[in-house]
Amino acid sequence: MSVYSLKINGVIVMGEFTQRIQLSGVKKSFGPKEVLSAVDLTVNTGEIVVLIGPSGAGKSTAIKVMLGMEKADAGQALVLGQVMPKRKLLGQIGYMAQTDALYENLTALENLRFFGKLKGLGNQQLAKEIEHLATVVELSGALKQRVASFSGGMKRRLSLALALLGQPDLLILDEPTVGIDPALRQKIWAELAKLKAAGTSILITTHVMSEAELTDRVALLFEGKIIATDTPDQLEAKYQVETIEEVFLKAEGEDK
Ligand SMILES: Nc1ncnc2c1ncn2[C@@H]1O[C@H](COP(=O)(O)OP(=O)(O)OP(=O)(O)O)[C@@H](O)[C@H]1O
Repeated sequence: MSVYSLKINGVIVMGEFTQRIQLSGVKKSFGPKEVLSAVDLTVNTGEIVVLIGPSGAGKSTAIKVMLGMEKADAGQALVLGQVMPKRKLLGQIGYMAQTDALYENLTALENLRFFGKLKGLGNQQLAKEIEHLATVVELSGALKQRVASFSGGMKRRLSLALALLGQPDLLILDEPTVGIDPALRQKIWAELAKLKAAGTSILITTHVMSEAELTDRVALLFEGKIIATDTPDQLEAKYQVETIEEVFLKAEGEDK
């Protein structure tokens, strides 16, 4: 659980974050191209929010801005109540980028141990988590293989296990299920639901629209703006369709 402490008029006030991510009016351009024109987005404690939008809509850019990997031109991006990057918060955040950042010359186990140590896990907890997470992502039999010999899907699975290490308060997952077959995808979603039940907040991007149905809220990002954010059911009702895939297609049609 994340707790904040603020000094107001000399008095220390402590509380619990309800908003683990809070973007307000975030703008970002690359050269003349405005990628994010005014993004407002919140992710609350114990909530799974999916960010969907066409390719190039700015989903990864929004994530990079919140993590402090890109600087916003305007607006505010708070993660766990702070402007990132904040080194001491990194242990509370699990991030899976769209491109795998793995040590190819190390084995999967060595990668897990290395990142686990960076997150400050002790040997015993680390061993326990590695065993559990390797089962979740179905890599138990491949832990001693060098990552260079892994398929693309295996690398994605390892990246996901790395993000889940240390039971973070907040998970930010950029297309975690690309290249992962449907049966394993289901297992991963079951794990995410368990983490959510334990209070983890999850922001996820995906191109698999059926996955969006499994979340608490869907945020639709089109042309650099969140044009709607609601529960899957409410969005389907609003757009008078049966699935999030149809919501997406209708929203895309209206946007053009
Ligand atoms: N560092 C950068 N320099 C210049 N342009 C960039 C940079 N990063 C992203 N862009 C541009 O910003 C736009 C949004 O990219 P972004 O990766 O955020 O989209 P996305 O919604 O995540 O797309 P996808 O679904 O394909 O991953 C694209 O037009 C991309 O080319």
